[in-house]
This record gives sequence, structure tokens and C-alpha cells, in this order.
Amino acid sequence: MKKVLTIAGSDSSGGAGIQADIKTITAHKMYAMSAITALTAQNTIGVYGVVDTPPDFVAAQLDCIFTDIAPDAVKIGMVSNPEIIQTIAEKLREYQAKNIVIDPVMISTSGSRLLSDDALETLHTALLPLGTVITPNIPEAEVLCGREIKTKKDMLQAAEAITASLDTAVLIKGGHLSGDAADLLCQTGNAPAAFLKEWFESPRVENSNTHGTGCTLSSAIACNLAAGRRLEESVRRAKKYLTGALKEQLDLGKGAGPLDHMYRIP
Ligand SMILES: Nc1ncnc2c1ncn2[C@@H]1O[C@H](COP(=O)(O)OP(=O)(O)OP(=O)(O)O)[C@@H](O)[C@H]1O
Ligand SMILES: Cc1ncc(CO)c(N)n1
Repeated sequence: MKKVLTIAGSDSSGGAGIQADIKTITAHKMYAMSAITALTAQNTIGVYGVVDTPPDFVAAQLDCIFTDIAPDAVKIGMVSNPEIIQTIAEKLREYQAKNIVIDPVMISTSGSRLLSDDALETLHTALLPLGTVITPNIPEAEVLCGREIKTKKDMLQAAEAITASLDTAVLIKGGHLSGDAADLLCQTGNAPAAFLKEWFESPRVENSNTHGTGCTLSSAIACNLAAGRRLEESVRRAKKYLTGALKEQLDLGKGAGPLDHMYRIP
């Protein structure tokens, strides 16, 4: 059985963070492990409290995992402060982790900040370059490249800028633009300053229950990489899984509710 590790924050309402990741990994029939970076008191309406895990306890969780059950892929989500980010970066290098998908979570669907101001620089320099692929949404990609993204053309330029600056593949998720849900994958090509770009598009699903879409997509990409698939195929399959989970029209809670992660389980 393939093993997938999620390093992320807990969402008490179960739709995003560690809980979304474990459900996604389980729905892919893989073995899920977790290193919890923060507790959030959260529901479909908002985030009401955050308690960060002490960095040495993040390290202890990662030591326990990597010295016992080596993951085939790692997904990283909410990492709220610079010390936690440094710790994770050191451990990923120490254990030579592979197939690393980093969702640079900054703000929740409900609008709360999940990354401190002083953590951004450390995220950028210490952690993101270790990713096999990073998966920012539009506002996160704007922060990473320092320019506005209003159109698909802007996405193309932003993706090149981010890929060039981090030397890492980037998937910019287009869920926050209008029209079809179009995500753009950009990787470095063979020649200097050459980029391989591919769009992954699906019709927009009329469903306001989008809590945890980003967490779910990045975990599903990690599962497909763990299965040995190429990045492009992993993104294609992950998006198909995500779109199917949205189409189920699960409607829980008073705000933006969660997806149906279990829809493929008979
Ligand atoms: N209404 C929709 N219909 C179809 N796909 C969608 C819809 N909304 C978002 N997506 C898709 O969901 C995935 C996550 O994108 P999104 O831009 O919502 O990420 P995010 O903002 O990081 O998510 P989160 O809500 O977890 O913070 C992408 O593949 C995006 O295209
Ligand atoms: C714990 C956690 N991680 C990520 C997100 C992003 O949706 C969230 N809302 N909560």
C-alpha cells in the first residue's frame, strides 16, 4: 500500500486541512499519516482560533514518521510561522522526502489569515523551493509574484515568474476567477527560460460549498505522485476527483460547506 503524509493544520469542522487530506488519501485507497502544524477552531463560517504546534513537536512528529513508515509522497498545507517552516524544511532535507506537493495556504476560504506576515519570507526562501509542485490559488500567486492576476493571460505570466524564481513546477488554481475552473501547470523546459505550460479546465460547478477545495486537490495530486504517475497525469486525475466531489452537491453547515470526499467509495 502506498503511504502519503500530510503536514498541515487541523480543521475542527472536517472540511479542510488535515481532515480533508486524510479523507482524500483514504478515498484513493492509500495509507494516510499526519504531522499537525496547528489546531484551528473553525467551521464553515469562519476561523475562530488558532494554536500553533511548538516547532520541536512538529519535528518530533516528523522524526517518528520518517524513521518508521517512509512516505511515498508528502502534502504540505498550513504552516503558520517561520520556525515551523524552517523545521519542516530541515526534516524534508534530512529524510530526503520525495514527491512533495506544497499548498502555500495563506487565507482560508472564509477569509481568515492562516500564515503570519513574517512567515512569508521563510516560506518563499526555505520551503517552496523544495516542492515537486506548489499549488497557489490566485491571491496566493499574486503574493508570490508581486503582480495582479485578473485574466488567464495574467496567469500565464505569473506562472512563468514563479517557476523561474523558485525553479519548481507551479499549478496556479483558477477557482477564484470567473468562468470555467481553469488551472495552469507550468514547469521549466529543457532550454534556459523555456517553460512547459498546460491548462487543466473543467466547467464551473454551481456549488457554493467549496470549503477545502485547495487542500483536497493538493492531497489528490500527492496520491497520484505516490502511485508513480507523472506530474501532468497526477494533476489531471486530481482535478477529476475534486470536480466529482464538488458535483455531489453535499450541503452541510451555515457557510461554505465541505465537499463529498467519499463519493467514489461504493
Ligand atoms: N465552482 C467550481 N467548480 C469547479 N471547480 C472549482 C470550483 N471552484 C474551485 N474549483 C477548482 O478547485 C480547485 C481549488 O481551487 P481554488 O482556487 O478554489 O483553491 P483554494 O482557494 O486554495 O481553495 P480553498 O477553498 O481550500 O482555500 C481548483 O482545481 C479549481 O479550479
Ligand atoms: C487548517 C486549514 N488549512 C487550510 C485551509 C484552507 O482552506 C483551512 N481553511 N484550514
